[in-house]
Amino acid sequence: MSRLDVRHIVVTPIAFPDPPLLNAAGVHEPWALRTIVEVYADGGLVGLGETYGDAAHLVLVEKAAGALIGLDAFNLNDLRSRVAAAIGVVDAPDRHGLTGASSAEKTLARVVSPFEVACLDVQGHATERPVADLLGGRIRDRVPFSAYLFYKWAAHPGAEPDEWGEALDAEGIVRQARGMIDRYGFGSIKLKGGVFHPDEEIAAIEALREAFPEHPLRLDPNCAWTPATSRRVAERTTGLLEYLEDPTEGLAGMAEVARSASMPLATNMCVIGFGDIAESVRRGSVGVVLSDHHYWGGLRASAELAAICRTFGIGVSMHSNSHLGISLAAMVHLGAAVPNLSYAADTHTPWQCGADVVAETLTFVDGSVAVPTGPGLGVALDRDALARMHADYLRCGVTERNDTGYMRSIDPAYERKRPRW
Ligand SMILES: O=C([O-])C(=O)C[C@H](O)[C@@H](O)C(=O)[O-]
Ligand SMILES: [Mg+2]
Repeated sequence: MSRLDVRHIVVTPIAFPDPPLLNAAGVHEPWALRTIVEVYADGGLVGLGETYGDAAHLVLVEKAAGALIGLDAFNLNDLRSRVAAAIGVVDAPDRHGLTGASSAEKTLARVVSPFEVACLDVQGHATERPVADLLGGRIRDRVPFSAYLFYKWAAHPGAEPDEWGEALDAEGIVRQARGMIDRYGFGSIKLKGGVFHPDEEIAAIEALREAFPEHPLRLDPNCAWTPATSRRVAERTTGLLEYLEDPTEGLAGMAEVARSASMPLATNMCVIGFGDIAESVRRGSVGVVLSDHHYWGGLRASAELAAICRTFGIGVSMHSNSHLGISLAAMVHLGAAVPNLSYAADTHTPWQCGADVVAETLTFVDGSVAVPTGPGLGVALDRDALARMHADYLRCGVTERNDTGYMRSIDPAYERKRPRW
């Protein structure tokens, strides 16, 4: 096949309603932001990508898009070089810090990612093969996901309650888990912690264990605890958790906790780029890495990460932030092609409450998504939805994710602390 040049790229920021989910940084704002990338190539082929919608990131994505006209959609190395040259050495941190520290390397990876996914989608359409085949071929036909539970308010202040209702204690969390498992069939459960005193979150884990004796459980306080608190929680949850995610900050702190914890420690906050892996292995900081193609530089980079993890006997799981159907499809193709995806992946899909930019969102059956067999990612844009969500972006007034600022607008005494306990 001759070259397949990129002719035109459309970058569209969008917003969709987000429930008041609580975390260690504050609370989700009423709108979550994303950016949708459409890459048009020779022969009328189009590929889709999805990434963050924060203003500083959007500027870089737009800059990168301008540099990719004329790129051969099969040359993903050239894609990375062009993006690097277009944005320069720049560090565009996110405000919430829930995916760890920022750096120029991570910023570049974040900007490359949606274009890499879109080019793989183009390649898939050109070759009439699913993206999973371009990543080495599927080794599973279904990709398992976990129920991702959040403490939450019933509603944003002044708004109507959302469909998930309130969850501010163990009883509410078990109710939420039941609703999510009834609807999606998830076979494992993650609780987003770092919101209440660790004793309350341990009580929620104990209640989940009682209600769901067979479901593997995870707890993720996003570094809200000191190493000493983390060790105590690890001891009290012995036999309850398949992994404890980011209890404390940094490779040294995690290593200190890992030495006494009976369960593996997992992370999407301290091993967040290839430069972190050697020190993590040397210190024994983590037993599981949550990959995330949105900030590891795309699907191929995430597959490389998984191969490195395999070398060192580190497990692989998958992280998610609020996302829509293009990202879900990308995660499913990656999950299909990564031999050592040892744990069910995270997803925020249930929290979208049905909103999407794709015409048919991939569906969960028994907690898993079937890997699409058609060309590319296997999802198509719903152009009416895209236009509506872009209009929402323009009118919603949110230009970056700021969980702490939003929490402070409701509770002026709220302080963001890491560690808090
Ligand atoms: O696993 C994680 O750390 C996350 O998923 C981070 C997210 O940003 C989550 O805390 C959220 O959506 O509030
Ligand atoms: Mg996490």
